[in-house]
Amino acid sequence: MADTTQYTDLLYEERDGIATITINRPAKYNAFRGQTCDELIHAFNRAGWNKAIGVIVLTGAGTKAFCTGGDQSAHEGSYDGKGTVGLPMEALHSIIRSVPQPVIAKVRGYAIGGGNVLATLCDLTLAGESAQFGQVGPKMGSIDPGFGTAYLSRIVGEKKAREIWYLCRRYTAREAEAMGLVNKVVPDDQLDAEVEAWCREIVERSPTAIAIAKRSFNADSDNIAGIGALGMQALKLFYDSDESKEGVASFLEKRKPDFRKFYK
Ligand SMILES: CC(C)(COP(=O)(O)OP(=O)(O)OC[C@H]1O[C@@H](n2cnc3c(N)ncnc32)[C@H](O)[C@@H]1OP(=O)(O)O)[C@@H](O)C(=O)NCCC(=O)NCCSC(=O)c1cc(O)c2ccccc2c1O
Repeated sequence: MADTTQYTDLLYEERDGIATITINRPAKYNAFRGQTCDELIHAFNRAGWNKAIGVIVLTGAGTKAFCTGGDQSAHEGSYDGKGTVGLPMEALHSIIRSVPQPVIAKVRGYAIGGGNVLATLCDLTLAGESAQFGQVGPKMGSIDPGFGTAYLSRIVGEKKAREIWYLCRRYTAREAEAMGLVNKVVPDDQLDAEVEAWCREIVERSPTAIAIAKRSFNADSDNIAGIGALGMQALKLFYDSDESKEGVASFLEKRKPDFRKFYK
């Protein structure tokens, strides 16, 4: 029987072998809360195990952002959902990797924090010229202790990954393309057509060959899931600290964080 689930935080569409999952929280720059993650996991399972689907597109509603990571207004020590830190991040990252189809990140505007991690984890990333990529953890009292750090370094190299995390700078779509984080950049008004063209090519290919290729690419980095699970326990302890809470409070109060007081 066809799955007709309706989502609160997502839009979901299946058309001609292409499933499109859109995070639909534009007022929050498509930041995810617990419910968003639960719905994303459901939607990836729905598309991933549908044999009529050959490719999955992940994107964000509106023009401002692909996704800006965890919703800071739903973050008081822990976030508001399931899992060690109140967001089922391990399950979400895992399903993007374990669905047999390629997942394409279609990025306009900000791919920041956990949003950049989602784009990084997707098999392919296509970006409009407005896209901006970056990590914010050390500015916000957070860190991704798994794929967002260790897997990122496999894509952009150790030095660049460390720069991205330690300095929390933002990178243009062209800079991200140059460092291998993005497959192709096009003007924003051509992005939908470009993504459609890549999807059309993929759905002409053998789905079994692609599924085996994807699992083969994944095999080399699957151990990072174990590192992430371990790190999540440390992250929970960090989230309960005044140092982490300073990051969240400073964002919500629209001021610069004062982390110098935590240098001992
Ligand atoms: C994204 C920004 C750089 C944009 O800055 P700009 O100045 O252009 O716009 P505003 O700051 O005014 O934002 C506009 C509007 O959107 C709201 N908003 C944006 N992002 C968020 C967000 N993440 N949560 C909640 N709300 C958001 C903002 O408040 C404004 O609303 P108004 O009503 O005031 O108009 C900048 O917004 C920015 O830096 N945003 C925060 C990014 C962030 O901190 N992300 C979370 C990082 S942590 C994370 O994602 C994460 C957490 C985990 O626990 C993990 C665990 C395990 C693995 C991974 C994890 C993970 O990745």
